[in-house]
Amino acid sequence: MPILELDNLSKTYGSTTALKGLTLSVEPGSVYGLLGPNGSGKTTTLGIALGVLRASGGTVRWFGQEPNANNRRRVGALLETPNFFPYLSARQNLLLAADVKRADPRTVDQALDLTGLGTRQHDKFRGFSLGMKQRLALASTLLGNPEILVLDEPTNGLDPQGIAEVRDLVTRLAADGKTILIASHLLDEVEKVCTHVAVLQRGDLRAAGPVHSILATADRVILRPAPDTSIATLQQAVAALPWVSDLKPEAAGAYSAVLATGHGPADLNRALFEQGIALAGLEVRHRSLEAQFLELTR
Ligand SMILES: Nc1ncnc2c1ncn2[C@@H]1O[C@H](COP(=O)(O)OP(=O)(O)OP(=O)(O)O)[C@@H](O)[C@H]1O
Repeated sequence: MPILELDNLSKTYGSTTALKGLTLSVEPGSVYGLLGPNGSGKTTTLGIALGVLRASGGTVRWFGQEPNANNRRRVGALLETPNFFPYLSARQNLLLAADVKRADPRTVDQALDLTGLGTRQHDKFRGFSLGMKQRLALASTLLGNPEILVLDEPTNGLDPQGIAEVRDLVTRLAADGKTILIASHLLDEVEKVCTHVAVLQRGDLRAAGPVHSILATADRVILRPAPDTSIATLQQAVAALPWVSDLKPEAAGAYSAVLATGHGPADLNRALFEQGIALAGLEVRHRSLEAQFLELTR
């Protein structure tokens, strides 16, 4: 059963449409990235899922049920940076947060351990680096030992070291069995930490699925067979090469295909020649992830 199911969610703010019928489901054990540029509706989606915003339409289900106080306790959320007391220690801050949330205070130790703050738990918050402050914010989401964490741009505003610390932590939490839903406008972040992704643009879902299928990293080779080669001959020749996939027509008599790792354009040229196909042109088109992202959200 999915941990979270959003069905046909829509949201308008006055005349602004922030979400247009968003449907997605987050399975247990996944790290689900909500990827989109600023203003695409990520925060709105998380806010509705968490019940801090009202949807204009659609439904939210947590653990197969309508949102209620009981299933809300199984969710840890970080929508905006919590206010910690600068003169209190990490541990004291978490104990206070646990009290406010009515979470079991015994989960404070676990949260400190999981976020790697155990050895610094008695240090005052004000002396913490940006990365440590954000790790403490993540620790507060772990209070009460929730099954899923919902994080809105958790690396925003951090320095490179802090970004690395937080990404590393998210990866460790996932390895530890937490399901995570994370909003980000950074493609490489989603690629590094997520197993699944939904790409949002202006409130529209552009693509969703496993990261490797949505954000394929493969370059394509562009091949131009000599004019006397029929499409059928080319298709037949390519079908005999298990390391060539996704042959498709491009503009002006050219075709493109993806080569498995370890195979280059020279291998393709040789293999086709051996099957009697001469190429008038062959080149590699590098598709940076950024370009693909732009293509998806265009
Ligand atoms: N309270 C509000 N009142 C009016 N419009 C809003 C409000 N909150 C969000 N919007 C608009 O809704 C759209 C989606 O915003 P949202 O914050 O969900 O996007 P986002 O992807 O999270 O972007 P960001 O990363 O900039 O927060 C934007 O056009 C935004 O201007």
